Amino acid sequence: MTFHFNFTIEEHLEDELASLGDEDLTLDSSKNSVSKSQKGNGRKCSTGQFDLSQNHFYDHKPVGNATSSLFRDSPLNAAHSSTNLQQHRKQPCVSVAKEHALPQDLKKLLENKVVETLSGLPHVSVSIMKMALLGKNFPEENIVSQSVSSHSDLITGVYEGGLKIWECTFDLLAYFTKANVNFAGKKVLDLGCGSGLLGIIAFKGGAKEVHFQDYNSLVIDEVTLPNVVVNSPSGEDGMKEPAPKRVTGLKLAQELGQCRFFSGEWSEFCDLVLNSEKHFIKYDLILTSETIYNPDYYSSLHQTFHRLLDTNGRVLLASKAHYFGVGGGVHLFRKFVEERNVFETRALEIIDDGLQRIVVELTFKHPG
Ligand SMILES: C[S@@+](CC[C@H](N)C(=O)[O-])C[C@H]1O[C@@H](n2cnc3c(N)ncnc32)[C@H](O)[C@@H]1O
Repeated sequence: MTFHFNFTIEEHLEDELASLGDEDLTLDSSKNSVSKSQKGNGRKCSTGQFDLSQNHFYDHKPVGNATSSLFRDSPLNAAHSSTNLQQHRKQPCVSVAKEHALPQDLKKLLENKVVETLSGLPHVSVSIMKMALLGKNFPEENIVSQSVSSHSDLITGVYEGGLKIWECTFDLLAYFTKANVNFAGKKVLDLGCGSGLLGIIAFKGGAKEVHFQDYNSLVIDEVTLPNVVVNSPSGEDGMKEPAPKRVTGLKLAQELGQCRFFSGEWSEFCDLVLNSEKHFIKYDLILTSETIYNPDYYSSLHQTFHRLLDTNGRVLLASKAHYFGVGGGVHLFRKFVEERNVFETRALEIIDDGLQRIVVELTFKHPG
């Protein structure tokens, strides 16, 4: 099922999108402009100015020559494709963390968006969204044009892949169903959320609170937030109603009161959430898919789990066994974790079609 929200597209952008090779599009090429401008994003990135030696984010030596990587762009629903990596040198930078509020005008959130359904979950079409944003000027964060022009799904330290749904997301979703994972009353973090489908399922499953985090501010604003809205009880249907009946920001904000949205690098994100409340309650569940591709980030990721997970909580992580070209993968990450001696790791599910994928659980070795 596909819904369109007031959407027109410049022809040359259609050509650019065609080069992305994304999923089938239903475009009206007779129209010739993007109807309304989208707001810019507050991503701050200190390329070249950040003192890498002072940040544990970079204290792990890259494996081989994988100083950074580039994932070839592939169809969204290409989440189902295998990983294809190339080497790509780039100066790393750090995305400063910030919290994103639900905008007052929720109609704007779905402007220029097309909603599709995958695994029973409505979500915005990323390829359409990319196309709508291609013509826009973002002084700070132009990850769409960078990702399109470099034909990559990942530019280390700049864009970390949240603009597409990666296949291990579906492995975790399947695991939730198979293992009947109970979200009711839990405080959940969707770490490296991209589309946010994991957190959305937790939200639908009665989680007490769900936090979404992505490296890129634009991903939160243009993908995660709209997806959460269309999956909320009165989200998409409410938006289709004529103005007087349309769901107001207030009503939706109430419905989504237990959701919070953050962008930024993991260490920065930890500092932000831990300082955001006087008595921060840690997460019962941290859900994370395809976030261990880069060994440079292991230290920061491990610390995030350590700092934010409740002592009786668990991390459910889904990953490919190995990320060619970047060097990360399940074996290396588990070795890293075991050396730190804080968490127990356990393989819950091994998916063996083509490149092996694994669902792993992390729990504290010494729970509270
Ligand atoms: C390959 S994408 C996976 C997105 C999504 N979980 C999925 O499976 O579709 C990796 C995600 O991890 C996050 N990420 C990776 N490295 C990060 C870092 N160092 N700090 C913060 N977020 C990071 C990015 O935001 C990105 O969305």
